[in-house]
Amino acid sequence: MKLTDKVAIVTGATQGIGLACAQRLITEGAKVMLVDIKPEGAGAATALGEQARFFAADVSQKADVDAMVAATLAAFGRVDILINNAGVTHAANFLDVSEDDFDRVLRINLKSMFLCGQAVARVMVRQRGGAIINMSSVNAELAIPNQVPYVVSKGAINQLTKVMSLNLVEHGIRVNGIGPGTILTELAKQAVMASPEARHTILSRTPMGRCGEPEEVASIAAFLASDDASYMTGQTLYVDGGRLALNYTVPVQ
Ligand SMILES: NC(=O)c1ccc[n+]([C@@H]2O[C@H](COP(=O)([O-])OP(=O)(O)OC[C@H]3O[C@@H](n4cnc5c(N)ncnc54)[C@H](O)[C@@H]3O)[C@@H](O)[C@H]2O)c1
Ligand SMILES: O=S(=O)(O)c1ccc(CO)cc1
Repeated sequence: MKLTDKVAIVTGATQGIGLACAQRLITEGAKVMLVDIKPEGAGAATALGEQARFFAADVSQKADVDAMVAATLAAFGRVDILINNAGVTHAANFLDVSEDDFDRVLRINLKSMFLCGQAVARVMVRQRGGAIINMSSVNAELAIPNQVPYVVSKGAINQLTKVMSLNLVEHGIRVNGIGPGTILTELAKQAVMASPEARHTILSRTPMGRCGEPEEVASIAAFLASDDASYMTGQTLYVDGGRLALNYTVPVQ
């Protein structure tokens, strides 16, 4: 086990990629505070056993983030790993995006990572080290129509990862990102798997010919959280079935 006695906070942790990350970190020996805006998510932590706790929070709100960190310190005494995973999608043509929706998506997807990163890094500074992982997307690099604030938020997350890494390196804190391709979760179903045509379009641009599984993202998160990534900071690793390597379509089986 690579994360024995480490303590992690995972946001957006009661389903999808976040839940897979929490499960994998526990498998690697960590204690995990699962954080989600859905209070019914507490069951996910209960199912993971004694190594897991749940805290209900809207990570786009500073007061909730400060309470999340306090609850983690009260439960486990430290924070070694933060996985900034919570995020939402949004579909509308650029001409139809409301100001409120633009602000909401940027607040949830981007500002939350600033708020959680700053609050947790202040703890990590006292501990002389830690690892922060920001969940980006292939859509930091690939713009797709009708995903305006989402695409903007993901591009900004990559820059946030870099600038956080520069300011935190002196404290022994590494900051990296993960850019998943299309991963079979509720968000992807909303965003891209809503129709056979959308699925065909995605698979025609995916050399591996399939969508990814949440566990295939979680394994990269566990790597970046561990000392196996001790010389990595400021990077975003794409986990996309070859999506970004491709600039033409492939036949869909
Ligand atoms: N699924 C994909 O294809 C894919 C691809 C690339 C990137 N991502 C990114 O991975 C992350 C997780 O995606 P997913 O597919 O697992 O999504 P999901 O919708 O299945 O899960 C997201 C979780 O975040 C929680 N959440 C939403 N807003 C929150 C808030 N304000 N505070 C706390 N929790 C909140 C939700 O309740 C939910 O449990 C997101 O950042 C997403 O942008 C997903
Ligand atoms: O349409 S896609 O570019 O494949 C795509 C991939 C991932 C997500 C979620 O970040 C949305 C759209």
